[in-house]
Order: sequence, then structure tokens, then C-alpha cells
Amino acid sequence: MDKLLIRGGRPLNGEVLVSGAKNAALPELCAALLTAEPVTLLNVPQLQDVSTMLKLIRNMGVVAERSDDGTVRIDAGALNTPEAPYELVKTMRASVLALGPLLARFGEATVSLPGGCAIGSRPVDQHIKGMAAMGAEIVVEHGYMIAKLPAGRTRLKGARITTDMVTVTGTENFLMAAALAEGETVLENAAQEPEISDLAEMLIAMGARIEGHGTSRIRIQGVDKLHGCTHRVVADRIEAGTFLCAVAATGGDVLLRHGRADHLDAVIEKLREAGATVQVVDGGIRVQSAGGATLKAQGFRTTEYPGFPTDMQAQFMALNCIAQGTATVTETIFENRFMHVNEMLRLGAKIQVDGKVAVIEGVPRLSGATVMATDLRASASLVIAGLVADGETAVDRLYHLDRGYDCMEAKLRGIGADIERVKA
Ligand SMILES: CC(=O)N[C@H]1[C@@H](OP(=O)(O)OP(=O)(O)OC[C@H]2O[C@@H](n3ccc(=O)[nH]c3=O)[C@H](O)[C@@H]2O)O[C@H](CO)[C@@H](O)[C@@H]1O
Ligand SMILES: C=C(OP(=O)(O)O)C(=O)O
Repeated sequence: MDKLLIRGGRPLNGEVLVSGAKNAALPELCAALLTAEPVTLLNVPQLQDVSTMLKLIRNMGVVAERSDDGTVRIDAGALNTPEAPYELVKTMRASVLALGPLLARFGEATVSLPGGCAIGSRPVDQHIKGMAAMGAEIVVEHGYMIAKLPAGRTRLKGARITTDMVTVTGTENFLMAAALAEGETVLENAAQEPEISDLAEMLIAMGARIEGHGTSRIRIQGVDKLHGCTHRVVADRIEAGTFLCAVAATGGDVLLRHGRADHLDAVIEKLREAGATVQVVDGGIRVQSAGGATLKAQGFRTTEYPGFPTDMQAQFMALNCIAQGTATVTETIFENRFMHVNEMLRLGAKIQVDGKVAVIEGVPRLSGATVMATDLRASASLVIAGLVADGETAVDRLYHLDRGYDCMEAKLRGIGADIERVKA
């Protein structure tokens, strides 16, 4: 298994190019299944999850070509197997996003339940409930969601869907399904994440009629057919936020080119309160920090967008570990998203966890050690901790990081980090 070796203690200076967002690219690859015409996606990040999604849709009979410049051309004209098998689904929860498009275009779909996930149980009951409200018959058998339209129906029908909680991929599945359904669909309690708006813009470019994306009520008037489009994937706010935390913690001066500050308000506010200077500049976000003990630890609660993102909780915790003072962090979205804590303790951090709450007492220094990444953002947080720790930190189990970060170590090396990948 690959690992990262980091020799900490260097400030970060220069420029980083922010890649396209994983959490927009994955639903958008699935949205291409809604039409028989070619779709071109630009700015698709080079990630393991994207490779897995391409494998999944090719397995359905889709032609998909990826170029090194981030362009992916998809032609789902010959899609003949509306199925997502367990072998291809088990490493990536986002494969549940195949359900809506397949049902909407083909009237049937067989999609494996996603595998268990380290950060929480992550059920898909809301996805099933929403598709059923749109007229699908769904059974869960042998680990698969088997969905079809009732005899005599050729299209899903519009519905009013109010989910029990705000769900990002649930909202995305309903958006895609409703785009081709008969009549109007209203999504109440919809997720408002920028990736939802980006998907909606892509669907609109394909001929969908959608209003209200970016708010908690989205209205969709179904159309008979969608056509091809070219769409640029929005910048990855979580990648940008990760680099913001890294620079704030180590100290330095970095421009995040293409970073969207308007998608990171909650994180940027906390970074400023911590003592970093974060500016919106032409072409991106500039962060300057004196690092370490010049920072003040900041408490926060993770909530749905526009609140503090759960996908940034671990990375900000790494910063809190070396800041002055004590901070309380509450994780409200996932029940098991503190697995980085035990590894941070191995680096000398002082953290106590009680259920959903972690209390972090800043320490003057962390000391490098071997740590094990347990999930995607936990891995990123351990990289940040390694960048500030004395001596050498080895971050093991890099496949989690590779799922969601495009060339992270090369980007960090480009701004002065002493970091290398050691192949297994
Ligand atoms: C590919 C993608 O975009 N992943 C993001 C997406 O995941 P994902 O869309 O899976 O997360 P959700 O927004 O659906 O989950 C929110 C909460 O609702 C629960 N829930 C969700 C659906 C359901 O049917 N039943 C249910 O109980 C989940 O267990 C969780 O506690 O949003 C999360 C929350 O911002 C992010 O951490 C992930 O990075
Ligand atoms: C939890 C995440 O991703 P996924 O939903 O793909 O597991 C994430 O991006 O932090």
C-alpha cells in the first residue's frame, strides 16, 4: 500500500490550482446517462472515484473517454445494461447516483446498496422513498435495489418529495429523475450545496426545466427528452478548504487559483477568526498566515450548506490541534466521523471525544509518527498534521486520499512541502 512521507515544519508559499469538484463530477457523470446524445464534461478531476464511476458506466454499455486535460466525453446512446453491480459499487457510495437517471430513462434499474462506510451507516432509505413517490416499484433483495415502473407506465411521474433530513445525493438523484418525469416535481428540504446547483446548471444545459436550485425548494418540470451538452465542473470547495487549512496551520502565503471563496464562507470566517488572512483576489483565494501558536483555536458545528461542511471538520481539527486555546467541535451529520482523532493523538494532539463532540486543546507542537488514514478527509487532516509536526510523519493507506484528491502531494510539493509518495 502506498504511503506519504512528510517532513514537517516548512511554510507553504506559491500557487495551487484547484481541481474540479469530486462531488459535482460524480453526479454529472451519472447525469450523462439521461440522454442518448454525447455529453462533454470539462475540468473533471483525476481521482480514483472518477475512474470507478467511469468503469461503472462503461460496464452499462456507455462509451466514455477521458483525456489528460480533464475532458471526459460520454456517449450513453448504446447503454444496454441499467445495472450497478456490487463489485463496482463497494468502494464508492456515489454509485447510488445511477439509480435516478437509469430509472428515468429506461424505466428500470438494478443498483447495489453501497457498502458499509467508515464515517457512518449512510442508509439510502430517502432515495428509495423519493423514487417510490415518483411511481417506481422498488424492492431491496440480495443487497440490490431493484427498481422498475409499474406495467403500462413508461415514465416516472412528478411528485412532491419532502425528505426526513437534508440529503445531498438524495436531492441529486431526485433532480435527475424528475428532469425526465411526467409533470412537476417539487423537492422540499432540498440540499443547497454548490454541487447541487452545478448539477442543475448542467441539466438545464441539457434541456431540463429547473428552478430554485441553491434553495431548499426546487421545482422541476419534466421534459420528454434531454439532449447532449458541454459542461465545466465547478471548482472543488473541499480541496480548496483543505489547502486553506494547511497553509493557515503551517504558515505561508498561497494563492488558490480557481478557488471559490463564495462557496466557503463558513470555513473562511473561522479561519479569519483563527488569525489567518484570507482574501478574495482576482482568479481565486489568497491565504496568509504566521501559523502555529499565532492561531486561536475555533469551535464549530458541522451542518448542511451553507453551514460548516462535515467534509472540512477533520482538516480544521488539525489546525485546532496546534492553535492556542481550546475548541469544541460538534459533528452533526455523520455518527462516526472522528476516526482521525486517535491518529492525531499519536502525533501528540490533546483531544477528548464524547459522542458527537470533540474538545481540542491546542499544544505547542506535534511530533511526527506513523499514522493510518481511515477515510478520505481523515487522510487529508493527517497530512496537514504531518506538515506541522516535528520530524517525519508517514501517512499510511493512501487509497482513501486518492479517492478524492487530485495529485495532492505534487500540489503540496509545488508550494514548498517536503512530502513524497512511497510506493508499496
Ligand atoms: C458524493 C457526495 O456528494 N458525497 C457527499 C454527500 O454524501 P451523501 O449524499 O451520501 O450524504 P447525505 O447528505 O445524503 O447524508 C446526510 C445525512 O443523512 C443521512 N441519510 C442520507 C440519505 C438517506 O437516504 N438516509 C439517511 O439517513 C446520512 O446517513 C447522513 O447522516 O454529502 C455529505 C454531507 O455533506 C458529504 O459528506 C459527502 O462528501
Ligand atoms: C464523504 C465523502 O465522500 P463520499 O460521499 O464520496 O464518501 C467526502 O467527500 O468527504
